[in-house]
Parts: sequence; C-alpha cells; structure tokens
Amino acid sequence: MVGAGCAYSMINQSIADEIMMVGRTHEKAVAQALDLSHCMDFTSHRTKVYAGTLHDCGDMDIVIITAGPNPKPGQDRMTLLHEASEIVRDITDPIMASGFDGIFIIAANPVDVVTYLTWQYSGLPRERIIGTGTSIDSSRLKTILSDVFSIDPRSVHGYVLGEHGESQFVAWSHVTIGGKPLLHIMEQHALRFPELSLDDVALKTRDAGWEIFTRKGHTQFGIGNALAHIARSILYDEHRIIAVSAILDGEYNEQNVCAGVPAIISGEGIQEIIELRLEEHEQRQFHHSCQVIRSAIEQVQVMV
Ligand SMILES: NC(=O)C1=CN([C@@H]2O[C@H](COP(=O)(O)OP(=O)(O)OC[C@H]3O[C@@H](n4cnc5c(N)ncnc54)[C@H](O)[C@@H]3O)[C@@H](O)[C@H]2O)C=CC1
Ligand SMILES: CC(=O)C(=O)O
Repeated sequence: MVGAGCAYSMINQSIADEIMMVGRTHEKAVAQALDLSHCMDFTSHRTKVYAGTLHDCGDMDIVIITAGPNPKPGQDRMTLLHEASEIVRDITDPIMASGFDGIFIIAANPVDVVTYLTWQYSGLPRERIIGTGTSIDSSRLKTILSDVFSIDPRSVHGYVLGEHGESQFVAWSHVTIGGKPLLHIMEQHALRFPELSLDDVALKTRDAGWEIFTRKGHTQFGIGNALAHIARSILYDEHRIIAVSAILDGEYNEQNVCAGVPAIISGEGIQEIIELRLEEHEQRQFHHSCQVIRSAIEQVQVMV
C-alpha cells in the first residue's frame, strides 16, 4: 500500500525517470509496476516503471523502504519492533551487497527505530539515512489547524517533533500562521476561539492515523506524498525543510537515537538538522520521546 502510494505520487509529480518496484512476492511487484506503467499516457513525464529484486538496487539513487507489518488499530507502533527489525536486516544486506551507495528513505514502522537500524546495517553516513518521521504528523497538524482557522494548510507552519508514535509532541512555540505565532493569535482572539484546546489538537494529530486505520486498515496516500516530497527534495536538490527522522549526534543534546526534527533535505540527503530553540518544557518532551525511541533501539540492537 505505502510503496505503491509513493510510486503513484512520484509518477504523477514527475519526480523520477525510473522506478523499480520490489516486493516479497515478486508477482505482486510485477503487477504493481504494470498497473503503474499504464498511467503514462496521462502524465506529463514518462517514468519507466518495472519490477526487480533487492539484488538490483546497486545503481539506484534512492531506496525507499516500506516493507513491514502494520499495527492493529489502536496498537502502539512499537509492538512491531521485533518483526520490523528482522525485516530491515533481511532487506539491507542484499541491497548493500548489490553495491548501493545512495540515500535510504524509510517509512516502515516503528519508523524511528527502523531508520536507526538501517543506518547501522548499511554502514552509510548518517546524512544518507532519512526516516519519514514526523513529516506526516506535521502535515496532519497543519490540516487540522487549517480547518480550525479556515486558512490554507500551506500557510500554516510548524512541527510535530520526536517519535512518529505515542510520545510525539507539537512544538507550539514554533507554530505560525502567515508568520504570526499561533500562541499570539490565540491570545489576541481569545473570544473567537473559546473552544480551541491545544491539547486536543495535539491528540487529534497524534491519533489521526488511527482515524483512518480503524476504518480501512491502512494509511497510504498521505505517507505516499510525504515520501515523494522527500525524494523530490533530494533528486531536485531543493533544500526543503522537512520534519524527518534523523540520526542525532549532539543536536538537541541527544545521541544514539533517531527522532523527528526539521532538516534541510538536499541532493546530499540531510544537509543540516535545524535546531529550534525550544521552550524548556518542549525540550523535556523531546528528551522523553528520544528516551522512548532509544530504549526500543536497545531492545533490538545487535553489534554490527
Ligand atoms: N511512517 C509512516 O508514517 C507510515 C508507515 N507505515 C508503515 O509502512 C509499512 C508498510 O505498510 P503497508 O504498505 O500498508 O503494508 P503492506 O502489507 O501493504 O506492504 C508491505 C510490503 O512489504 C513487503 N515485505 C514484507 N517483508 C518483506 C521482506 N522481508 N522483503 C521484501 N519485502 C517485504 C510485502 O511483500 C508487502 O509488499 C508498515 O510498517 C506500516 O506501519 C504506513 C503508513 C504510514
Ligand atoms: C501507519 C502510520 O504510522 C500512520 O499512518 O501514521
């Protein structure tokens, strides 16, 4: 679902010249590739789509990992930890053996842990390992706020930080609408938004994936576009700032962990991690979220 959703977004946005679909069931990858290749008469750019194997990844600029189990509705993504860590190991080894020397983008859950493991197993520099992290949560936050304030979501700026999961939080001190801090807007217009609770918005954002899961059993389009957005910023060297899961080495005073932070995404991968000046309570929330991710990593880490 996520892999096909991503490929569909990339084809429709003319992001890549060539996409190779890989799946555990090769016949399914062949079917997805054929189906996607039939989009071409209706798109502005011809993308060559075909199926291949993990051993054919040597020449790729980007490998996007979406292979993994899905949580059951309401289940913490961390319950997938052990199964996901085995899958990423199985996948990374043949990809690296094929000579791959590009950039990994990871969506498989629990994404912060899987991203960290991909870094360990691949041996690639940390800037070339990018998890979708809280990009989807930040987009969900903007969509929810855009409904409340009747403003285009693209005019709302702000980030969900930390885990793509239960311990994530909204850095409210950095949420702006049209350049104006949200907290100031709410102070100024207290009478206009009497019912608005930031805690409720944060919860609704965190649980937005489950709203979809309980109804259809998976999410696909939002994450597909998030992956395509990151891939575009790499392939077009756009230098977009996106909230991705990045391996931290001292940023935000954190180490040995991977968590959702804003970062400049360029042809190099993660060009720079943006260190926001967080309020003290936000810094504590970030640290707590990193602790949750770090302890999950420790449960599945093997020496490489
Ligand atoms: N980071 C995010 O925001 C999101 C993450 N996800 C995660 O993405 C992952 C995929 O979700 P869906 O696409 O809905 O699941 P799916 O079941 O539709 O697809 C999983 C794919 O992984 C492949 N696969 C599994 N084990 C493999 C292996 N060892 N080698 C090669 N291929 C293998 C399967 O063949 C299948 O094609 C899940 O972990 C899900 O939780 C889903 C939505 C959003
Ligand atoms: C599945 C998942 O992680 C999401 O849609 O948020």
